[in-house]
Amino acid sequence: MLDYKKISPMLIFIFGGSGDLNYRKLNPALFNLFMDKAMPDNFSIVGIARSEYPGNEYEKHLKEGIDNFSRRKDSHEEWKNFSKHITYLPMDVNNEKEYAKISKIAKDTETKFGVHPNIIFYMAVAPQLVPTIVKNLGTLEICHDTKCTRIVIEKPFGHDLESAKEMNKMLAKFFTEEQIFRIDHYLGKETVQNILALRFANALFEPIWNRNYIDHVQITASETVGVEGRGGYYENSGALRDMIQNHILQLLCMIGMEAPVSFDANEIRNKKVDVLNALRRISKDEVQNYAARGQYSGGWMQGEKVAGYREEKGVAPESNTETFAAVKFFIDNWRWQGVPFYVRTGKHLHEKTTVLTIQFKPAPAYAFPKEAAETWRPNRLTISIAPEMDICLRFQAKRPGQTMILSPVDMVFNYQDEYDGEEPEAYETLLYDVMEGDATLFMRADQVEAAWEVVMPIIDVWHARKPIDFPNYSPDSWGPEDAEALIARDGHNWINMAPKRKD
Ligand SMILES: NC(=O)C1=CN([C@@H]2O[C@H](COP(=O)(O)OP(=O)(O)OC[C@H]3O[C@@H](n4cnc5c(N)ncnc54)[C@H](OP(=O)(O)O)[C@@H]3O)[C@@H](O)[C@H]2O)C=CC1
Ligand SMILES: O=C1O[C@H](COP(=O)(O)O)[C@@H](O)[C@H](O)[C@H]1O
Repeated sequence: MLDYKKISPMLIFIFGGSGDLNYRKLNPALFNLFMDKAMPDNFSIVGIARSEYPGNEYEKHLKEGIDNFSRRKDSHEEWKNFSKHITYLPMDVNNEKEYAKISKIAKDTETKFGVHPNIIFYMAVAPQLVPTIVKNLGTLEICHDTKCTRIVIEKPFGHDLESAKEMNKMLAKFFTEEQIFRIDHYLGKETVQNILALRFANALFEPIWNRNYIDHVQITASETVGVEGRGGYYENSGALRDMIQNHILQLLCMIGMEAPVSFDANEIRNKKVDVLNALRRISKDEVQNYAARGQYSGGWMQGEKVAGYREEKGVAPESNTETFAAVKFFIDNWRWQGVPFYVRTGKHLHEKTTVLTIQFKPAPAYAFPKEAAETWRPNRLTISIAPEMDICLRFQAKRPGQTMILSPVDMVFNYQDEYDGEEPEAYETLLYDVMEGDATLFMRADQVEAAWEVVMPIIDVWHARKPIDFPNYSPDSWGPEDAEALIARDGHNWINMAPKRKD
């Protein structure tokens, strides 16, 4: 059983209550929190969308999501108890008259609980609907209570720097920054949070965590899936917007940030935004030296035939949207000057993995005979975020025998071996934090804008200069040749194998 503090009574409105995110992630996360006794004694969840669910159809729909996607499915009794807290409000969010129903539900809930609950508005809808909902909620008296009301905004947060700024301005008209929770689900992952523990709870790493000892850093977030029916969304996004602007830059911040003086939400976010502000701005003329893009063709994926991106539903037949992106970043500050951070992400790649690799510089002098060092490799710290959850430190050891032969060996911390394998899912952690009012793992307005600012030149150049070679990588590969060239130019190569299968 995980260790949660008891929290105040809660009323949660989920806009997009009939949608995929609620079905696959939010409702299972709330159910698991309930199983872990992390939900308050008094709570209500109200799904909002236009679809009609007569009788107990809504409950049945959500139960199906639990059966398919929850990490724990085994408790019929618990589900019965949990589902008593769920209701459904059919409503078109474009109809401003309907919002009075939300105030009425809030009043009725207060009467039922005998106390004013904290209220969460979760935006699990397409980003285009968010401004309308926010403006309408902003007129309700319940939203003026800045202590008790919170709003959760899903990604993507804006389409570019300008739209993100507009969205921030619009939110600020109706909510204070403390009420706004911009979600990035990578920050809720246990292994991502553990980067802070690794770096700042151990004195061992800090002295070598800089340009004097680190040669380069790699971040890979590769997926085996394609766009999976999300072509309509993905066409307006692409790999850079979908993964690098948010998730990957957040991972980079965790590796690159200075030590916080406390775990106060703003302190952590200040330290992260410092990294984003120090990231080298790439001029448009230099984009080709810093970034590479790709799009998958049709082909074979682990024995199954898959369509090319351009054949996917909702995708234009001549689409120029990238399904793969790789970028070389530099953090121009004292700690990191000259250390490249290579990041890449893509769909239909060879392996599903999110992994960060810190490659150290070679030992300064090598006294061993040449033959001893034939299998020599530099030290490397590998932080596997998912699906493997481990941290692995590679160092040199002497092979048993009369002669001095060296080879790399691994020192591994593995979550499953160490704990009971019951780690909460990212959305459990994040929803609990919203209920608690802890914004440490959420993005502040300036962070989102700084992250957009960094990627905008690449977006602009890629938009203006159409790729001539798309599709340019096969499914089940590691992406286009341009990505290999990007890193090879610096004398490095992408690290493709999970640490236990040594290269
Ligand atoms: N699905 C996922 O895994 C992830 C999703 N996200 C983000 O979450 C958000 C939602 O995504 P997802 O759930 O996949 O999208 P869906 O298309 O599955 O859901 C959209 C929801 O919006 C509702 N909706 C649409 N129009 C209206 C309207 N006029 N009035 C009331 N409700 C409306 C739909 O219900 P109805 O049609 O019944 O009205 C539906 O419940 C997006 O911003 C997405 O980028 C982020 C990370 C992961
Ligand atoms: O936000 C997103 O993330 C998923 C990948 O998440 P993960 O937790 O499975 O690594 C990605 O598939 C999706 O395109 C993107 O919108």
